[in-house]
Amino acid sequence: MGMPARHAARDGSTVAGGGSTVAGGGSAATRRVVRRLRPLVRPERGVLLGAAALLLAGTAAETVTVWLFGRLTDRALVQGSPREFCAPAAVWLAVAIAGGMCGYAGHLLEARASGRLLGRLREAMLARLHVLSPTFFAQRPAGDLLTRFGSDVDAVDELVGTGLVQAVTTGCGVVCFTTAAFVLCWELALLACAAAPLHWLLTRRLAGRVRAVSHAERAAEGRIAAVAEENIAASALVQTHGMAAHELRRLRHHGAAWRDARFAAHRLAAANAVLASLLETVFVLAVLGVGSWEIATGRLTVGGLLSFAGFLGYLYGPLQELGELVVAVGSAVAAGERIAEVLDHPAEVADAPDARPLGRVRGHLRFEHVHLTYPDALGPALDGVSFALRPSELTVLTGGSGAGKSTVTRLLTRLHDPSAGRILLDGHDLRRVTLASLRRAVTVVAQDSPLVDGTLWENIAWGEPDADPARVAAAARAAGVDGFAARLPDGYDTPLGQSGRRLSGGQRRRVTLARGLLRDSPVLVLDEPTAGLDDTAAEPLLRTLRRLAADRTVLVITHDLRLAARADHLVVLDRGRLARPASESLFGPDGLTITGNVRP
Ligand SMILES: Nc1ncnc2c1ncn2[C@@H]1O[C@H](COP(=O)(O)OP(=O)(O)OP(=O)(O)O)[C@@H](O)[C@H]1O
Repeated sequence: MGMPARHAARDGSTVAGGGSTVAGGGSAATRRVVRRLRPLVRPERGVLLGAAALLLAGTAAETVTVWLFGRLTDRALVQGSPREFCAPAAVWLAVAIAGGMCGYAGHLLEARASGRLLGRLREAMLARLHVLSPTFFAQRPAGDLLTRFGSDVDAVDELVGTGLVQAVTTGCGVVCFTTAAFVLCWELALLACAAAPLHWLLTRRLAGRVRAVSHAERAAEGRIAAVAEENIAASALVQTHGMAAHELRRLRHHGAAWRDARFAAHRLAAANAVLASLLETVFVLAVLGVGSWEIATGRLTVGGLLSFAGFLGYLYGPLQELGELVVAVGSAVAAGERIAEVLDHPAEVADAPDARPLGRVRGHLRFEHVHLTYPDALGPALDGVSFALRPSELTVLTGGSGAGKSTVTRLLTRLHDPSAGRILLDGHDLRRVTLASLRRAVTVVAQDSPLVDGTLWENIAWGEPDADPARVAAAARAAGVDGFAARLPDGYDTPLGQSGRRLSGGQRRRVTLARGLLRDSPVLVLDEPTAGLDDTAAEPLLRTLRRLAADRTVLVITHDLRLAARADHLVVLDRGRLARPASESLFGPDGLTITGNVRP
């Protein structure tokens, strides 16, 4: 939970990002979004075309029914002849049934394509998130990313899944009804069509404004979701620190921005609808006036004029719908840009073209003059660090807060690459091996490893869902999970709740340790494994670590001197550089190798 100023700056960056794209030309943005999303829509092309064809058949049937209405009026109603009623009425009903069935099938196909597209968009986003670095996540509130998954994906789906088909059928409907109107009375049709350019001007004016407003609305929605997400995660903290009023103010602040943007969007849409409807009334009155004159001169029948009025209803309806579609396009383009920002965000690390999988890993690790400066950081997190880790050795990496210890673990699994220098595993530069094989060889049990919403057993087996149950049980025993598992209501089958809320901090840490041990990788890295454990609880864990170190490379990051005393090798960092321990005598037995400011 942050101070308002910090949030303002961070939130501002999101808006600025959105703002800069808003500033780009509207049609250019639409083209960019269409180009980006086209591969995801392509598999649905056939189904969408089928839906459009069926909906068009429905529109054609409607055109025929309007024409039949005119015939019925002239033959049965005006002449008062019930015998003339039955035949056209039966045809009308048959056409209406056929048209209705086409419309029904078309909408079903449309819904099917839309559902699949929605799934594909979400999967593409999640797949992209899986390759993005911690820096990406550090720069964006989780709530904002969640909004991109939810309402942004919905807006794009609404446009592509239903809007595209609607655009085709509406466009064809306009052509159909215009042709029918010209066949019926070309003079009146010409007059009626004068409304089209005015509609077009109205729609064009609307389009640019809607996109800008939608961007602001979606960015505000993201910030609201971020506040909600932070408040849910830190509900106890908000209560105990008396921050409820402050958090409500934050929500109200973002809510006001969202309300303003939403109100502006509604105002635009409503003004457009009213103007379009007024335009329609003026033209209908003009058509009826001229139509009555045409009837008086005998060039048109009453039925013909009624049919014409019917066509106008069908013609102006789609013209209005095109205006509504413009609103949907503006909103979808704004949402599409936010989705594309995730899909196109470059991955900080990726497999090199010539990357090879690691074979059997022995576990010789070597940092050679490694530097790392995080994006936007003022100074390096690691500054020319060199040390070596060997198999069958337990190495302790220690140092003050912010010294660069966790950065070392991120480099080992290539969440980042060094800005300079290199890291070798069994002589292979990590940048030359495949990410998958490296991440199989190196397991990091981070201090804040999250638990998933599942049972205790599922959480331990999370990294190895097909693991032999005997191995899962052994990992649980080795990590000391056994002790508290027996006291849970359903033992290993007890659901832990979201983020493992049912467990204490120390118990959660043991579950993540068991999960790490189960992977049985040749390099094991543990971040503060004994944090929060008293001597009695820490002792079995220390014995386990020593046992594990017998046949693999173990690196333990800790401030805990109990661990340093059991280590074979000590690496000390201070503000990103290797340093001498403050008091070497503290660190245990004879034979302890210390990598301080001496290069290995
Ligand atoms: N994603 C990031 N972006 C920018 N700077 C970062 C990032 N992560 C860490 N840093 C900075 O890099 C430095 C080293 O951080 P690191 O997390 O490696 O320290 P640490 O030794 O693990 O600290 P601690 O013991 O407090 O966990 C710190 O100054 C930190 O502010």
